[in-house]
Amino acid sequence: MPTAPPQSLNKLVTIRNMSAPSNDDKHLPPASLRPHDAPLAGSESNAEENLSPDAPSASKLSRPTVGRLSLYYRELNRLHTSGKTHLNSTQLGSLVDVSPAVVRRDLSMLGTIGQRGIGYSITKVIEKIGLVMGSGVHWQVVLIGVGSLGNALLRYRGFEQLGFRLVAAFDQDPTKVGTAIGGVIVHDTELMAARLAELQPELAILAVPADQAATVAATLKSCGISGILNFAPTTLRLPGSCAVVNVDLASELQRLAFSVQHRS
Ligand SMILES: NC(=O)c1ccc[n+]([C@@H]2O[C@H](COP(=O)([O-])OP(=O)(O)OC[C@H]3O[C@@H](n4cnc5c(N)ncnc54)[C@H](O)[C@@H]3O)[C@@H](O)[C@H]2O)c1
Repeated sequence: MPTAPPQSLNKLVTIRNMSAPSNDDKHLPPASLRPHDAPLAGSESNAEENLSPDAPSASKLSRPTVGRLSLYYRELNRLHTSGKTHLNSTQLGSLVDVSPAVVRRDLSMLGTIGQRGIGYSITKVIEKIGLVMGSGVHWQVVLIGVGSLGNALLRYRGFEQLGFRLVAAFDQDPTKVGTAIGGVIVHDTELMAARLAELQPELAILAVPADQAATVAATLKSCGISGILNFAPTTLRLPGSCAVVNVDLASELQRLAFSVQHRS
């Protein structure tokens, strides 16, 4: 069963359980994290740090903003671990290569305003971003396809820190079934529906060959999975209640190569 979130996160859980995107939105993050650019002006004020008691309105966040929040979150956690308590928008901006004005605008959308001369409380901003990004919630994740990529993902310890717990893996290869990788047991894909009904995970990582991806994704959706992180180089069509985010490293490399070739 998914771990019950702390009381303060109930609102987020409500958002998370709301209907998933339509087919047209399948490459976007879940509905709770989707666009509608309506940035508010923000500034580091002289007033006490202003933290809204309400959960941030995730529906107001644009996709680029969500991407930047994720980067802020990573950098702030690193600084927190190193013992730093405050930083200002210029410092945070330089860490993720955006202007201080953009940082202030992004954080003001979470109801967080820095204090002049002191800046932002790192723990409070981490808490706010975690709340809106779902990182404060314990998401249960399964992985399908324990090949080269699946193996590496199962061994990666960084997911847990952000609240994503890999609870089971599945593969159709009998030589892999019953093994444990990174502490996660690999089950037979044949038993996937039964195991998913038991574990009730919300998210799935798909690391099967491209020609298998659609079938496996349809099974995941029929088993109640709300979101799929798809590594297979194919476009999944899942009308209805399952969000899909595609990760294509080859395309990213192409984009990088293009940038390198065309930089002035
Ligand atoms: N997006 C990326 O950046 C990226 C990078 C590397 C690989 N990939 C893609 O990720 C996928 C996995 O890559 P890989 O290198 O790990 O491949 P792989 O061949 O090493 O592993 C695939 C695994 O999936 C299992 N499998 C096949 N059909 C299955 C099914 N129906 N149900 C359950 N398991 C099944 C196989 O037994 C195997 O263990 C591929 O689609 C590949 O193109 C994506």
